[in-house]
Order: sequence, then C-alpha cells, then structure tokens
Amino acid sequence: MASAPQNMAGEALRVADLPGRGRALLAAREILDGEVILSEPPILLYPSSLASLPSYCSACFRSLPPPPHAPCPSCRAAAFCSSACASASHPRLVCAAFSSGLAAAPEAHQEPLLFLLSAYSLQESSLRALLSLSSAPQGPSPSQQQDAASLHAMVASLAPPHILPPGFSPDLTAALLSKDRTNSFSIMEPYRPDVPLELRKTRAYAVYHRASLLNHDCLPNACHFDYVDRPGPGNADIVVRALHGISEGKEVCISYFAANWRYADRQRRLLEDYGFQCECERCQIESKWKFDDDDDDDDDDNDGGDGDDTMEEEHDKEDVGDGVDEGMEQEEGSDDGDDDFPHAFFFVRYLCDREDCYGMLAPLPPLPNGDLSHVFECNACGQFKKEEDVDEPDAGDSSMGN
Ligand SMILES: C[S@@+](CC[C@H](N)C(=O)[O-])C[C@H]1O[C@@H](n2cnc3c(N)ncnc32)[C@H](O)[C@@H]1O
Repeated sequence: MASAPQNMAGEALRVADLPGRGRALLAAREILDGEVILSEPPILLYPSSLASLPSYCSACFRSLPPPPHAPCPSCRAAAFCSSACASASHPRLVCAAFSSGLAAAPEAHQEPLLFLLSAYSLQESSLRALLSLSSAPQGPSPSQQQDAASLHAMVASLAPPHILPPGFSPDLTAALLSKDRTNSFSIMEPYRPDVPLELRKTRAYAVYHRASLLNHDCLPNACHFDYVDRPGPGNADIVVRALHGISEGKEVCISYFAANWRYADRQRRLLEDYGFQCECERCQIESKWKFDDDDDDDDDDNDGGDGDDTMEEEHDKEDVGDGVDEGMEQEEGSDDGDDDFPHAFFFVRYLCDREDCYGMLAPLPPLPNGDLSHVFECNACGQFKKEEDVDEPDAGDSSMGN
C-alpha cells in the first residue's frame, strides 16, 4: 500500500495558547486543500428534544427506517438502528428519567435536561474532558442562570440517586451548562430541498475533545462535516477538512455560523454568545463599510433563517459548529468592485449557492499520492460540484459519490 506523501504525514494539528483567543488548533505541518485534518468521535452526543427521539437512533443518531423498531427494553422511549447500537444503549440517566416523568418536562427545559442527564451519565474521564473545555463568556446566560437551580432540581428528581455520579451538585450543573453553550455542534436533520432553511431542525448536539477547541474566523480555512446517516460505525464522528492549503503554524479556524452573515450580526452573536469581539481580516474591512439600513436594528430584515449547527434553527443554544442562522444576508458589501469586497472570491468558491443552503464547499480529500481533488462537497446539503462549476449556480452533481 502506498504511504502518505511527505506533506500529508504526521499529525496535522497542535494545540497552542494564543493571546486573546485561548486555546487554538494550529497547523503542525503544511496542510493540503481538502485534507481531513481532524476526525474524532464525540465526547458527548445527546438528542435535541424528546420529539426527535422516534426519528433517530438513540445511540448514534442515524435516521431510523420506518417503524417498527426494537425499543429500549428499559424505557421503551428510545429506539436503535442496529443491534450494536442497542447494546451500546443510550445514556443511563436519560433512560432512567423516562420512568420518572421526563416525557412531561416542559418543552423549554427538554434540551438542557437531555444535555445534563447525558453529561451526568458520562464516564469520569469524559466528564473531565467536557469540563476542561472553555466556558460561556459570562457564565450561563441570564435565563440559564435563572434556570440552573431549577434544572438541577429536575435532574435530582428524575434520576434515581444511586446512579447519580459522586460530584453531582448545583455548582457542577451550572458548570456543565456553561460548557454546553460554547462547545456544542448541531447535527442537523437530513437536508431536504423542500424544507426551508429556517425550518431545518437539529437532531442532536455533539461536543468533541479537539474540535471544540477550534476558534472562529469569519473567513475560515476549514469546515466540518458530519456523515451521521452513513452506514457503519463511526457515523457520529466529526470530520474537519481544510478549505484550501494551510501553511505550518497558521491557526485552523471554522465559522461558528453561516459565512454570509453580515458584519453587525456576526459581531453581535460572537460577543453575546462567545464573549469576544471578532477582529479577523474580514471584520476589519467590513467595520468600515456603510450600510444603507441601520446595522444596529433588530434582525427583522434578516430572514434567512438558520440551520445552525452551530451551526440550527430557532433554539437559543449556540453552536460552535456549522450551520446557518438568522441574520444572513446574500448581498453584502458595495457595488464598488473587488477593492471593497476582497473576499468575494471566498464566497464564490466556498459558499454553497443552492437555494436555502448556505453550507460551505470544501474540496474532497487529496489522493493518497497528494494529488488535489477538483471536486467540492457541501457540508450542509451534501451536493458535489466540480471545481470549474463552483462559480456556476446550480451546476452541482448530487449523484457523485463521497
Ligand atoms: C469553542 S471554544 C474554542 C476554544 C477556546 N479558545 C478554548 O480555549 O478552549 C469558543 C471560545 O473560544 C474563544 N474564541 C473563539 N474564536 C475566537 C476569536 N476569533 N477571537 C477571540 N476568541 C475566540 C472564545 O472565548 C469562545 O467563547
């Protein structure tokens, strides 16, 4: 079997502390266009809502075929896509909570409860890994702060005391909630062209050991894929690919939301939910732009919807991962040409032009001999496009294999 060429050998990433940015992932060597630079299973994977349970495997979140499915013999609420997933089962506190009334929890509390019950079901090493991730900027948001104590009480009432971990406490619950907000990636329901972006739902959330260390850039050099409906094991692994070549020592960044959001919306989201003011190259340029409308007004004029997965739809949680969200714009910048819009090329090449998609197009991985691929894949709708067609709207070929 041929070995990897020199420039694809060895770890692609290393962790570094960067002033003003916390931990970051840097290219440990030259990275090629489309290269898979990170692929790992989640530390934590949990359903977005109780309503999503009948549609997805409760262990790996693959779409379930039409019923009947073999339900979890214990709670009868969860179902699995295979005998392997059935024996892997689902988080024991989630399972136990069904017998104590989880299904009756108010809708607004379901997602944080599912997160907490899943997190408190983790093995100690995974719980420690989750707690080592960065916290929400000002701790939990005001509403989460208010809710943290009552969520803790709900977990205590839903989970039998003998299966709660030794550290179970209101402080730990608050700490866990603050990890969820900044480190979770949304895993979206399957893309369907007839479902508008704003109606696409999140099937599950995932937190990763390394991918949750990826910082944000409004002109990212990488994006992440999930292949959750792919057959076989490892379908919940995140796959991070380089959009283009990255030189050794450069930081690898993704965008925490759709790349075509406008300046004011990006800044607001990053400040409120992630606690930083973005000073990337694109923001520095766009901060000088004049918009006809008022940038500081509400998002009434931004009805692009969101698919965030990071990037999801209209839930309050923020994701580090992908997706699209409210506040998108399609025609950013002025008409004065490329001098005022130097990143136009980025949008033409890397932003999916399929209606209501707004995913990122990344080249397929290089061949084992290092030859670059000339086919791009969208991380949201999954379409494939030949390089020569990336600036041709709707020239995609969704029949090409992965
Ligand atoms: C998912 S974590 C990324 C890893 C994080 N830097 C750490 O130390 O664990 C998100 C947090 O990283 C920081 N961050 C991400 N992108 C940044 C950027 N472009 N500038 C400054 N801080 C950033 C913010 O504190 C944000 O809340």
